[in-house]
Amino acid sequence: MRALYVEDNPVDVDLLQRTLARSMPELAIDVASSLAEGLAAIDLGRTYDIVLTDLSLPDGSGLDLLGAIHERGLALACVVLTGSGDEGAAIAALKSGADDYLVKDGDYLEHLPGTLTFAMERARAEAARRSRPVRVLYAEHHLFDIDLTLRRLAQSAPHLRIDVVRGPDAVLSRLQAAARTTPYDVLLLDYVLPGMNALDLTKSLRRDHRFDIPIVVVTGQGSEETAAQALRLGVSDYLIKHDGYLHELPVVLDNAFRQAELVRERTALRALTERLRLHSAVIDSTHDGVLITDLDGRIVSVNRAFTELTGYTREDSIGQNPRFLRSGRHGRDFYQTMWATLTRTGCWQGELWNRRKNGELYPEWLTLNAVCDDAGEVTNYVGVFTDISALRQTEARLSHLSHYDPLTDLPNRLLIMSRLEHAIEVARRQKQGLAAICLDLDRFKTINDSLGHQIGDQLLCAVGKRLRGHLRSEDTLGRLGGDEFMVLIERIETPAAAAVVAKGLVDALAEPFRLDSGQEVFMHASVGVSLYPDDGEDHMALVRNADAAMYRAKSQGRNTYGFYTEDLTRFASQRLDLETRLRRGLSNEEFVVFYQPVLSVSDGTLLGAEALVRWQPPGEQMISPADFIPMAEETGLIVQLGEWVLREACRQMRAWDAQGFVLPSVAVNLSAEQVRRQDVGTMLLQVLAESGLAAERLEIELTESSLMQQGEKAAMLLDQLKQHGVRLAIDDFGTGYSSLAYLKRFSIDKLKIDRSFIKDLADDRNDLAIASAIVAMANALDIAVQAEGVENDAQLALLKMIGCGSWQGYSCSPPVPPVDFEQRFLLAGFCA
Ligand SMILES: Nc1nc2c(ncn2[C@@H]2O[C@H](COP(=O)(O)O[C@H]3[C@@H](O)[C@H](n4cnc5c(=O)[nH]c(N)nc54)O[C@@H]3COP(=O)(O)O)[C@@H](O)[C@H]2O)c(=O)[nH]1
Repeated sequence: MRALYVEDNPVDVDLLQRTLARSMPELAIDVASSLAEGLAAIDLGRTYDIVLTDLSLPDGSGLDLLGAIHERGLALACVVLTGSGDEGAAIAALKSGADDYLVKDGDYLEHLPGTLTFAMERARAEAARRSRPVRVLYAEHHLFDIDLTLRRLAQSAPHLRIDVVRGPDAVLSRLQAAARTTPYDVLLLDYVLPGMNALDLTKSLRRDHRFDIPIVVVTGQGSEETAAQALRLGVSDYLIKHDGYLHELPVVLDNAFRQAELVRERTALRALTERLRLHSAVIDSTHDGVLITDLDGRIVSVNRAFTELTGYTREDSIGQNPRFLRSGRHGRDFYQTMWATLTRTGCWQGELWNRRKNGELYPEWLTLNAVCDDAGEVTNYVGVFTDISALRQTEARLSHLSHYDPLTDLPNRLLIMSRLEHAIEVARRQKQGLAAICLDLDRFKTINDSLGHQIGDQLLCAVGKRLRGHLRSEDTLGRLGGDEFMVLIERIETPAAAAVVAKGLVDALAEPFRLDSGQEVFMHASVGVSLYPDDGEDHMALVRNADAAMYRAKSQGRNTYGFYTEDLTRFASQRLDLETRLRRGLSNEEFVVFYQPVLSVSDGTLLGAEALVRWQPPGEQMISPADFIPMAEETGLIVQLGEWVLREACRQMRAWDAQGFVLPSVAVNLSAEQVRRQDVGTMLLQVLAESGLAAERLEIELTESSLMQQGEKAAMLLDQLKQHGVRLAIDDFGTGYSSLAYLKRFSIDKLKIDRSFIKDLADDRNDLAIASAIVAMANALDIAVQAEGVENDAQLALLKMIGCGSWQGYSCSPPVPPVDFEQRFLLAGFCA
């Protein structure tokens, strides 16, 4: 489409071009800055759809341009722009054939696209109308006049289709019949008709029969008074049959017809404007946000609610694509599906998140509809949305209320059961354990009855808070009701770990609760633990059994915890007791290191010693490491303990060095947990540096399983130690995975054949075969071999026979305190 804009003010030109580039990009605009340029552009032959002209031009008026356009019979729309206060001139322009006008003030540019579209439609309609014939009903009694008129009109106005009747009755019946099919456009009446003159007939048609058809009256002799009377009665025009009146008749008929059309159009326009005003008032008064886009998705209109809900003004929004509201919460697919549905079905409905101007995200319920014109072509899209954030908040509040205990704000029974069910599902898939723990306050009823329910409620909240503080964030704590709480611990590896949590909960309540009144109240609890999968495989069974365990704990004296099985309860309490004592033992320095000699198989010379820890609680029997090392590993205390043993062994070696004793090396055990939990390499090298013991005199013993469990971490550690000269031995060789691959991968110095193969070496051919194979393999790989647990000479003789290098065992000595070791093996230069 192409427009010609005639305007001498460059600022107005710029503003208009920008506005139309945004809102009607399909419209190309030529600019002329004077009347002369405008006329030249029209005469140049370029086809325009619309002309916009300022009324006041430097070399004339916009009206002159309109005149020229009409003279040339050009079928194009004309819109006149005037300065404010010039509305009178604008109306004159309309009378001269302009299709519309705009007064240049305020937000006139906003109305420009609508005005242009309307003017072009009007011009098109006008052109279409001109192309159809005008239907005239002609009433004349005299045949001569009829003949003359018809002949003349056929020549000068062929577009007039004329039907002739002879009298008033025929006029009425024809008009009535045509009203049902194709109504006449103009009624032409001769003044003198049989039985009634044209004025009386007009009066009757208008008043009695409500015909609003334009009426033209021709008369032989008329006076001004008759003409005035005719016009008062509703005659559209009045023509005296002077010479040549038949030349004027076509114009008069055309004018009467067009006048009537104009009146009809104006009336329709007024009705339409009123309807639009009503629609716009309705849209503006609704609480739903409304936006209208063109087919390219550009916003062309928004209502007041839109600006209130989004925070964007009309100016911010018009011309934008609605994507400027996007929240970022939906992916491309979401919007693609939305548009695909809208274009396919003409509508889309759904919930989506948008962002307000202040950055806040909000959910809305959006309905999108395609709007079609009379021909069924989509012209626009309309979006109507409701802000549903309040609804969502209410839903969230309701959901919270149905899943959380209103007093303590902890998960309620419903939520705990659902989490327990889900946790069991996860544990089943991942082959893990979990613990369900029931906690019931002891004698809470007494407290409630004596101090009142309000204090009881306060205490329940305080208990909930305190318990929560003793749990990890990933553990679930909930209130089942009354004074009963429930805890859910996932990924529990051992019953002992569950016992730690259960005891922690009991201990958490050891401190009294201080009431607002300052009074202190002691609250204790009985706790029951059930474990998945041993005590139940579904949530009902687990809760039932945890409850049973809790009641048994209550019956056994309250303020304690119990497992569903009594064995487990006993076991767990022993373990917990051991852990407490172990911690105390470490801080009280209750540990000592014993040494067991390592000897050469071939000549019995002393090659070194293995350092083995012992626990000597004051006044009690010495405790074997087999009884406390696993607990130290479980609790992580092994890190502290292992470091202490190493430090002590290195210190002892240096002390013996200082005394002039020669003990070539010392072996120290390293647990897999140490490798897992700490940077053992750095610690080892630091201890060596502090003690001054040469790295080559330290042998580190790692079991096969430690090596396999810690994988790459162990490999890195061994490489690091190897680089510094520390020697490495594989302990308990033959009992674990025994992969030849790791013998090759790690630079192992020694294999220690496990005691279980040595024990029956003399009687069991298989053990002998295994021991021989280990020795042969180690020899081939240039790795030393040491036998553990040698208790008699027969074993020693066989070890010699198969070529084993060194040994340790009761046959020589059990591990002994350093003083004994010194006296028996160092002082006199021992040789077995
Ligand atoms: N991570 C650490 N582990 C340690 C440490 N100290 C000991 N341990 C490990 O504890 C397990 C039991 O040790 P222990 O009770 O000291 O038993 C050792 C010897 O007493 C025993 N032994 C030695 N000779 C004989 C024998 O002829 N017969 C027999 N029945 N037992 C004998 O063998 C144990 C030596 O074990 P090993 O380490 O495999 O060489 C044990 O697994 C220790 O490793 C420590 O400080 N850290």
